Amino acid sequence: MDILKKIVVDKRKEVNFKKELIPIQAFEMMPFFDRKTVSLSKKLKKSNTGIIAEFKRKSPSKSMINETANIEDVALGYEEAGASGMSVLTDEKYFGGTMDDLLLARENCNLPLLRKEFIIDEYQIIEAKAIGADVILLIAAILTRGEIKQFSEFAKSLNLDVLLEVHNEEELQKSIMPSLDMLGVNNRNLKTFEVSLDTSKTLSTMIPDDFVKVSESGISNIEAIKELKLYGYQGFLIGENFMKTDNPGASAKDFISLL
Ligand SMILES: O=P(O)(O)OC[C@@H](O)[C@@H](O)c1c[nH]c2ccccc12
Repeated sequence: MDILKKIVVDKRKEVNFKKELIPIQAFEMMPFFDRKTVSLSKKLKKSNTGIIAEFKRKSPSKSMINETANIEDVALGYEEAGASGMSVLTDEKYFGGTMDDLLLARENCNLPLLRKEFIIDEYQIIEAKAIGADVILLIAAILTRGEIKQFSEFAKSLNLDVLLEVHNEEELQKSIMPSLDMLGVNNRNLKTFEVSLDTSKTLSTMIPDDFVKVSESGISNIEAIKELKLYGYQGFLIGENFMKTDNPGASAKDFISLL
């Protein structure tokens, strides 16, 4: 079984377990549930840098990336650096993230926050809203067209932005619909972990212009960004390149100042 399938099997168990424990009504009472969200897609359209900086402790492809980074410092640092948004992994088993990470990021910065999660149930979307997220990620490789429609429309009803992630043409064709705000091309194949920026370049022409284009993963230098901009990308999701350093906020600042 490939890693993506394994993650989804575990995620289903996790969500079913949580549903028994915490009813949806509990989230609607949390302080951030009624918070006015900030639109990442609007921010990206206006920005000429477009960096979405990610907080990621570990990943199945790299195991440990940063064991000591503190989410509060990094959230402050990314905001200081001039990032357009921040992505926070909330999957614990494979990425070492927690829902608390997102809550703490929310308490420490005003950036639009993306909940980086394997969403397979509306329950996780309500949870995202309750912990202070502004954007959810939907991954085409693990969802049917019907689910993408249901989840994205549900997210829009909560005023959340939707970033839909694809890795190939088939996923892209199946996913295009008006309830998405941003189309993200993952340069990393989540099944084999191979990374190639060519994935973004090839798929760019097939993405209709009404979506903000985001290139994700494997970006480690400003030349890559300059090139991807020529293909119409306005958002760049960067994790490891910042997180592998002792001070992710400072690395993001150096990086963005060169753009
Ligand atoms: O650390 P990188 O190579 O800069 O990648 C960041 C981000 O794109 C990556 O973490 C990611 C993209 N799509 C995902 C889906 C699930 C988990 C993680 C991801």
